Amino acid sequence: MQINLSNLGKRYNYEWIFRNLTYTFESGTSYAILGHNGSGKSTLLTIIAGHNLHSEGDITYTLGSKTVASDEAYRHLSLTAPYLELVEEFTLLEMLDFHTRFKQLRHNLTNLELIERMGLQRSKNKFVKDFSSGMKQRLKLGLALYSDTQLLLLDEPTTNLDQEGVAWYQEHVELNKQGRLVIVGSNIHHEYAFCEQQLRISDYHVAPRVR
Ligand SMILES: Nc1ncnc2c1ncn2[C@@H]1O[C@H](COP(=O)(O)OP(=O)(O)OP(=O)(O)O)[C@@H](O)[C@H]1O
Repeated sequence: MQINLSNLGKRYNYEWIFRNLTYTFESGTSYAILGHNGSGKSTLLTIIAGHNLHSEGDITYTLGSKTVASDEAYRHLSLTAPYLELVEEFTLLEMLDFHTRFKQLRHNLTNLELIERMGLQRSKNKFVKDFSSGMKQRLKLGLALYSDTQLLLLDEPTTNLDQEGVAWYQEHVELNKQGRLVIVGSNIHHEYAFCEQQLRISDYHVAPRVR
């Protein structure tokens, strides 16, 4: 998937978060969106995911030679982020059964094979609400990385992961990035070290007007 941002801007109430953002994300490339806390990384990722509205400018999605309508883009993307909730009332197996009704898995994986890849086989009948925060994060990442989507959006992907979890993330992102467009929102080097391109959101901040 290719994404073109043209003079994109977002404001909440009277505060502009970024403006005049013109940028192209190309398929088969990994991008890091960098910036300090509160700089607008999550805002941009959620706009690209269609979970949030931009205030000005345009965003276009292209798959092969076809334009994808912005209200259809969700079919082609996976998003993982700390603010997204899992369905806590499901067991892990039920969660995967539910998820794969909407999004198929890559590599023809079965649900049980994905559970093994996530290293969660001992918890397949455990309720998601009883998972540790690191287990929940592994589950969110597993669902995103292994869904058969062209666009992978990873916001703060190693939140709550220990060293082993970070190594798991790095291994599985490497296994699943080929041929996809990957965009990581982060300010932690080990989360985005694999990205070939970097976009600094602060380059698109608006200087406050002097009265
Ligand atoms: N729903 C909202 N209403 C008003 N302001 C918001 C809203 N969501 C975010 N903001 C503001 O937008 C700015 C950018 O927030 P955002 O979460 O995108 O930053 P971030 O770079 O992802 O930060 P962090 O690294 O802390 O996750 C912040 O000033 C934040 O307070």
